[in-house]
Amino acid sequence: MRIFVTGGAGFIGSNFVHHLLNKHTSDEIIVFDTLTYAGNLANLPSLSTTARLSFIQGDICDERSVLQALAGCDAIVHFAAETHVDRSLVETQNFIATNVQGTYVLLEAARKRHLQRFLYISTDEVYGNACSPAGVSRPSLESDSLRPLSPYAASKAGADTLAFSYWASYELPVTITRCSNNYGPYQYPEKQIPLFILNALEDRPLPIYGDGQHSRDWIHVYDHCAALDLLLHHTEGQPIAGEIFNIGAHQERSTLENATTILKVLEKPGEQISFVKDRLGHVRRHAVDTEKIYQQLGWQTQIPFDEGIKQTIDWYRNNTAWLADLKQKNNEFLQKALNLGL
Ligand SMILES: Cc1cn([C@H]2C[C@H](O)[C@@H](COP(=O)(O)OP(=O)(O)O[C@H]3O[C@H](CO)[C@@H](O)[C@H](O)[C@H]3O)O2)c(=O)[nH]c1=O
Repeated sequence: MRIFVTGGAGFIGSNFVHHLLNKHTSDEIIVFDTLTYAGNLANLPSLSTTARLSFIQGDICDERSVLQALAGCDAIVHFAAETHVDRSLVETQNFIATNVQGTYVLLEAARKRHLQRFLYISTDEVYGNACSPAGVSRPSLESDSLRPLSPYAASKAGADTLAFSYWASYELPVTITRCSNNYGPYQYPEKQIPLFILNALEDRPLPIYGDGQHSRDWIHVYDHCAALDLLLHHTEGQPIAGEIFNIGAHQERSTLENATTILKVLEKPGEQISFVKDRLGHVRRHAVDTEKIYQQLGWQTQIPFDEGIKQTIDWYRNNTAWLADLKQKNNEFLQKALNLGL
């Protein structure tokens, strides 16, 4: 297969590219990425050594370059997005442009190029607080209504439903995934886990929004990639076009629990925890029901959180060159993220 990966220089995208290169020796991969602050070629060390992997710097909102780059491709895996909830509260326009308009451009181009598969990477944020229609707290089901609570989540929900409409209207073989919170190597340190690890390592405070009891379901990015791979290469059994799949790990942890764990593993004092002003529209609980992907594809996670978090801490501790490169490229931006205040 010739696979077009948007946002392949970002966190989940680059991990997915590594996964494909290791697992599928005949797949050819084209990474299409505009290289915003979060996209980084240092996330793709195999670019210089692997002929099956190529890179195009481009914007998914640019119709002409997308259509041109898609020539001869069989499938799209669409990761490219503005992804940070806090940032969506201050620069909403970028989120609408990239996440909604960019997805529209890709859908149209995929339709014109008759692609065989379009994997749209959505998010569990589209559900809002995890609860039943009656308001009882429980993991979200694919059939639940969408109640996004941040501009980021709303932009993803817009693109998610737009993608579905291309299946319903044109039979473009779209499959939508809604995954929970990822952690692992190459994550930009504006997100909770890498931010807490780096702040802990560099003796800065770990900022906890509100009371720190907001909980998320934490999945290792390698487990997420394995699920996406199954969907991308799915050929037998129940068709997956026009289907939505939740992906999650059933490993719910509050912010305070994660901060405490990270400080403990790094043998840093609990005093580094610092309670700060809450996030606007802060979702109390995200969690997804993953029975559908388990029943249909037999997928389940392999990496327990306690193990994954230790490996991740080690990764950030050992990959100082990656961090130095990031700091050098967007020093001011990164310093702001690490000190909170974007
Ligand atoms: C960065 C940061 C976060 N938090 C809290 C806010 C949330 O309750 C939790 C996780 O925050 P974040 O790491 O920003 O991730 P969250 O808002 O859950 O969204 C993530 O997970 C989503 C999937 O659920 C993805 O779609 C998003 O792209 C991704 O950013 O930690 C803090 O208390 N302090 C912080 O400094």
